[in-house]
Amino acid sequence: MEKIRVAVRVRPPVTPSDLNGSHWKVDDNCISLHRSLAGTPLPPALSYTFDHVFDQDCSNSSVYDLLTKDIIHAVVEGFNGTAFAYGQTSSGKTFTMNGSENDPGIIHRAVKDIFAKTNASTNREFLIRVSYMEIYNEEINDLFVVENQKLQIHESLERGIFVAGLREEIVNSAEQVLKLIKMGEVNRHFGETNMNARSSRSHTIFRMVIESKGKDSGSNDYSTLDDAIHVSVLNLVDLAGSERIAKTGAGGVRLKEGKHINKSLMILGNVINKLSDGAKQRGHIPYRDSKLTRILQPALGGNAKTSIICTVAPEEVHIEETKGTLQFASRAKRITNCVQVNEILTDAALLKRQKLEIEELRMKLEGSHAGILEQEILKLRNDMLKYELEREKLAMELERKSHKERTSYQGSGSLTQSNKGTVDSFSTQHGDTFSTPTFKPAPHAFVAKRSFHSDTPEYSPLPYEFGDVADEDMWFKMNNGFIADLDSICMTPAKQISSIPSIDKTLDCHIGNYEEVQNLKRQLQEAIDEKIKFEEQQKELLKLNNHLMEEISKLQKEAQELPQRLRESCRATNEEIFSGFQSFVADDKSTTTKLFSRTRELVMFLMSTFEANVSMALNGLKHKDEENKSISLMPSRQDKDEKRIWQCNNKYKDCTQDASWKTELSGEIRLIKEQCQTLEQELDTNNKLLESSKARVHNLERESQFLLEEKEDLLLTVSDSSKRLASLCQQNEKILQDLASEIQRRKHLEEEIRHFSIAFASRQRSLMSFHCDFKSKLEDNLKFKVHSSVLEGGAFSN
Ligand SMILES: Nc1ncnc2c1ncn2[C@@H]1O[C@H](COP(=O)(O)OP(=O)(O)OP(=O)(O)O)[C@@H](O)[C@H]1O
Repeated sequence: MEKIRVAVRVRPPVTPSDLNGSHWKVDDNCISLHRSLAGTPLPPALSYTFDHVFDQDCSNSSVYDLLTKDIIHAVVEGFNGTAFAYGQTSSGKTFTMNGSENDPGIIHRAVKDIFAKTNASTNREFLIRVSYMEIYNEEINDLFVVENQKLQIHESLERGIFVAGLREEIVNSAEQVLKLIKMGEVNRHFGETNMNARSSRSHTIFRMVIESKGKDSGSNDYSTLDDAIHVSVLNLVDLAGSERIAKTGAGGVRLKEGKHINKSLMILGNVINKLSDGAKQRGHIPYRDSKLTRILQPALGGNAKTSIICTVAPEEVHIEETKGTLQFASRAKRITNCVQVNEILTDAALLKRQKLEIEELRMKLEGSHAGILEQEILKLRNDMLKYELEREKLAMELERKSHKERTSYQGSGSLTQSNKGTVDSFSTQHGDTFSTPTFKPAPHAFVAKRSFHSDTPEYSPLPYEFGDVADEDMWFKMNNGFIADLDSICMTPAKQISSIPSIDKTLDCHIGNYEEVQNLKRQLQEAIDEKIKFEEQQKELLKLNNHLMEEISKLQKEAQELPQRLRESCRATNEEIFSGFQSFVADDKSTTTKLFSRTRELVMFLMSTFEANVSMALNGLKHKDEENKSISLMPSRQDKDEKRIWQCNNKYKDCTQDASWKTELSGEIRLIKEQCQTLEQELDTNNKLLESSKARVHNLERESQFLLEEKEDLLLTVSDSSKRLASLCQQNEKILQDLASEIQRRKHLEEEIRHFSIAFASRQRSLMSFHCDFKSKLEDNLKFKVHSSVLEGGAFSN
C-alpha cells in the first residue's frame, strides 16, 4: 500500500503589483492563509501541509526532481505511474506539465529520464510505445491522428482499462517522442478566456507503455525468473482548469466547454472524496461517471504510483478557488494505492516457475504423506522378498527330500499296496497333496501373461472375494490385464512341482512385482497431480466468479443511482436559474418582477414536467400525453388599457356637463399625456426587459437542451449497463455450471482414488495371505513327508 503523493505549487502573480500582496504564505511543506479578503476576518488556522509546497520562485526542474522523478524511475522497473496537475484555470497546470523553452515541464523531463534509464540498463531490453489523447466535451480524441475521434473506453482482463482505437507509436528515442508530442499539441483544444489567453479546453493524457524483459543469459537455472516481461503504464495528465463562468466570461462554445470541464472535475472530486473516506466507509466509487475518472481509475486507489501537483493562483480574487484546490489536495493525500510490478510470464518463464513449484510440491509431498507411502511400499517389498526366499528355501528342501525319496523308492522297488493306500488316503484327506491352486491343463487362461513357464505357473493373488474390492473394474484395471478365469481355479489332483524355480526366475518375478508397484505408484501420483490441478482450477473459477459478482453488484448499484442523480442535476440547474432571476430582479413590485415570477412558474412547470418525464422514462413507463395546458405569460395588458380608457371616457362625459369643463379637461389631458409618457417609458423598459428575458429564456432553452442530451446519454448508459449486466449474468451462469461440473468431476476423481486405494490395500492383503497360506502348506507338506518317511523307516525295519 502506498499513499498518493500530493504537492502544491503557487504560481507567480500575473501583475508585478501583486508581488508583495500575496495572501498565502509558504513555509517549508506548509501553506497558510495569512491575510483574508479585504474587510473580512481571517479564518482561524487555515493552514495545509503536503508532501511538498513549491512557492512562486520554484522551477519545473525542482518540481520534477522532488515530486515525480521517483515515480518515473519506478515505471522503468515495471510499476504503473501517474502524475497529474490539478487546479483552477490559469493557475499554471500546463506550465508545470509542458513547461517553457527555458524550463521544460514534467512531460519533457520524464521522457528524457526514461530513455536515459532504459539506455543505461545492461540486463533488460525495452520496448516503448506512446499515445496522446484528450478528453474534450466528454469525448476522447486521439491527438496523434485527428480522424480518431469519439473513442471508446473498454476493459479486459488482459489489458485492464484501455481506449480502443488509440494510435500507439513505437518509439526509440526521447527526441522522437518530443517531436510526436509537439505534433499532438497542434491538435489540442485551446481557447481564449478572460482568465487565460491560452486556456486548455480539454484534459490531456500523454501515455507511455514500457515493456521490458531480461536480456537472454542462456542459463537454465530455474531459480531465476528473468524471463518475466514487465509491462508498465505511465500517464502524464494535464487537466483543464475549473472555472467560474462569471469570471471567465464564457459564452457559446466556451460555456459548453466550461460546463463539461467543471462537471468532470466535480466527478473527479467525488471520486477523491469517496476514496479518502477510507476502505470501510467508502462504498461505491463512481469511476464510471466520467471518462476522466474511468481512465485514471488505476491511478486513483488502484495499482499505480501517483503524484498530484495542485496549482494555485496567489491573487486575492482567487482565494475561494485556491481554498477549494487545497481542500481537494488534502483529501487526495489520504488515498492509498496498492502498487505492484506488472509481470507477464512468457512460456519459458512460466515453465521455469511451474517447474520450481512442482519441485517444491514434490519436496513437500516427499516430506509428508508420499514419504510414508514410499516407506510402506519398500517395507512390503522387503517382506515379499523375505517370503519368496523362505518359499524357495522350503521348496528346495522339499525337492531335496522328494528326490531322496524317489531314489530310495527306485532302489527299493514299488510301494506296497498298503503303503500306497496310506499315501492315497492322506492325499484324499487333504485334497491336493500340495494344496496349491493349479490350473486346468487345457484352457490355460489364468494368469497367462505373468507365467514364465506354462508348466510352472505363477499365481496371481486373487482377492478372496470381490466384495473385498471396492470396484470390480478397478480391480481388473489394477491387475494390469491379468484376467482371472475363475472357473479355471480348482484343486487339481496332486501335482508336484517338477522343478524348483531358478533364482533368475524369482528375480524376474520380483522385478515384475516391483514394476507393478511402481506402476501403481505412478498412477497414484498422477491421480494426486490431477486432483491438485482441479483444485487450482476450481480456485481460479471461484475467484473469477467473485469478481463477476462484484461487477454485477456495482452495475446494479449504478443503475439504481441513475434516476436519483438525474433528478438532482435537474433540480440544481433549476435552482441556479432561479437564483439568477432573483438577483436580476431587484424590485419585487414592478411589472418585470411579475413577468419573471410568471416565467419562473412556467419554468418550474416545465422542469417538473421534464423531471416527471425523465423518471417515467427511467422507470420504463410509457409517457402519457397530457392535455395541453395553456399558460398565459403576462397578465392581459390590453384589458388594463381598455379599462383605463373606459374610465377616462366616463370622466370626460361627466366633465362636459360641468361648467368648468374646459379647465378640467385641459388638466385631464395633461394628466393623460403624462400618463401616456410614463406608459411609454414603462413600455420601453418592459421591451428592454422583454429582450433580455428573451435572451435568458433562450439560454434556458439551451440548458434544457443540454439536460435533454444528458438525459439521453444517461438512458443510453442505462441500457448499455443493462446489456452488460445481462451478459455478465449469462457469463456468471456459465461459469457456475462449469464450476459445478468441475466439482462433480473432482468428486468422481476422489471417489476413484478412494477405490483405487481400497483395491490397492486389498491386493496387498491378498498377496500377504497367499504367502502365509503357501508357507503353511509347505510346512504341512514337509511335516507329512517327515511323517511318511518315519512310517516308511518303520515299515522297512519291520
Ligand atoms: N510557475 C510559473 N512560472 C511562470 N509563469 C507561470 C507559472 N505558472 C503559470 N505561469 C504562466 O501563467 C499563465 C497561465 O498558466 P497555464 O496556462 O499553465 O495555466 P493553466 O492552469 O494550465 O490554465 P488552464 O486551465 O486555463 O489551461 C501562463 O502564461 C503561464 O506561462
